[in-house]
Amino acid sequence: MMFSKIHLQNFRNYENEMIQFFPGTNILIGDNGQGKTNIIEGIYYLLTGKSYRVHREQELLRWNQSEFHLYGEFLINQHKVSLESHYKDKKKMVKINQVSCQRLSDFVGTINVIFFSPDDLVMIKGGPAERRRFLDLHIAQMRPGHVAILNAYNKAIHQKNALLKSFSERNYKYSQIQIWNNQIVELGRKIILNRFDLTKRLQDAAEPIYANLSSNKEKLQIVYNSLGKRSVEEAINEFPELMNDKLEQEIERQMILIGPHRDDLQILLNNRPGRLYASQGQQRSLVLSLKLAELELIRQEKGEYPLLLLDDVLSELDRFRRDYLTRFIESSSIQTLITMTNADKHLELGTLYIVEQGHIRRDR
Ligand SMILES: Nc1ncnc2c1ncn2[C@@H]1O[C@H](COP(=O)(O)OP(=O)(O)OP(=O)(O)O)[C@@H](O)[C@H]1O
Repeated sequence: MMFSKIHLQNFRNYENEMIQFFPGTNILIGDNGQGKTNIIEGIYYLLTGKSYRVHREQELLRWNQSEFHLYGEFLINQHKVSLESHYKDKKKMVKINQVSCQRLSDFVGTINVIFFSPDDLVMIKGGPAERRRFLDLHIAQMRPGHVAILNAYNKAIHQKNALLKSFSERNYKYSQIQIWNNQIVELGRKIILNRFDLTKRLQDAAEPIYANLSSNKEKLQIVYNSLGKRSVEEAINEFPELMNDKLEQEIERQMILIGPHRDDLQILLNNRPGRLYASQGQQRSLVLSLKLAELELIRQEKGEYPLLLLDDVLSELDRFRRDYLTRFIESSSIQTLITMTNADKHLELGTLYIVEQGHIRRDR
């Protein structure tokens, strides 16, 4: 797969800009606030239907505009594939090869992408929701059906919560709760299975990478913890019973208290939570190992590396980790888009673009 072109119209600070990309490393260089990240965000949005920075498309619109349009071209097995994303009147429209997609999940995973920015440290420092999101985003790229399961699960949680809130007032029957519990267990089990499976595969791929980064002195471990259980069998088998045990408490507190929406992925360094005990540098190594492991898993499953987007990452890494990452990029020939400022210019290889006030020109 090769990402060959993006056309941004009224997206962030781009009025009408077309950029052609090349295999290997593509470096977007420019001063602060010129629009480097906006290009990466546009590409990520085009490929996933989501921005990693904002929840509302409204903020992606160029100021004072009412619609934006993104168009991308890819080469897959020598065939040209186009993707389009059009936002107008608060509605999103998506096309693959000029044919409209009905649901977003038809679209996600068409072309795989891994995005890495300094904000990814939130995976270590942040709460369980950030780590669940990391797992779910990866699963969604591999198995687009995961998005539909998550949506249906969240809807069931929402409905059960609403019922619990009105439970005492209107004296609902337990049978109504049971209907939602059955749905939550059925959908929740699928989510739990997918997340345990990914965690195991990420562990296998990330552990040797981290060992390399720490000169075999430290050990990375990731453990998915579902419903308070570390074993997939226990979580799956005991889910209905655990849910029933919580019912009285749920009615009392008027909220659902158990399910994969409360699970956590523990990221451990030498058996201790990275969040509490790892230094900044070790936390960066943990994230870098997990990101490189994700690339490897996609390659194993899809037979080729995904597109790699690195936003401002190289300047955040020390020399050893930067060299490790750049060696990987160069040796794997993975197509990579990297943003950096002039002051942080680290790479001499690849195609270079200058980004200036919402305009881009190729420099080499
Ligand atoms: N919706 C929008 N419409 C028009 N311009 C916008 C919009 N959102 C952000 N901008 C402008 O885009 C620019 C920021 O672009 P971007 O975040 O891509 O910068 P950058 O080149 O990555 O900078 P840095 O090196 O500081 O990260 C700012 O000048 C900002 O004012």
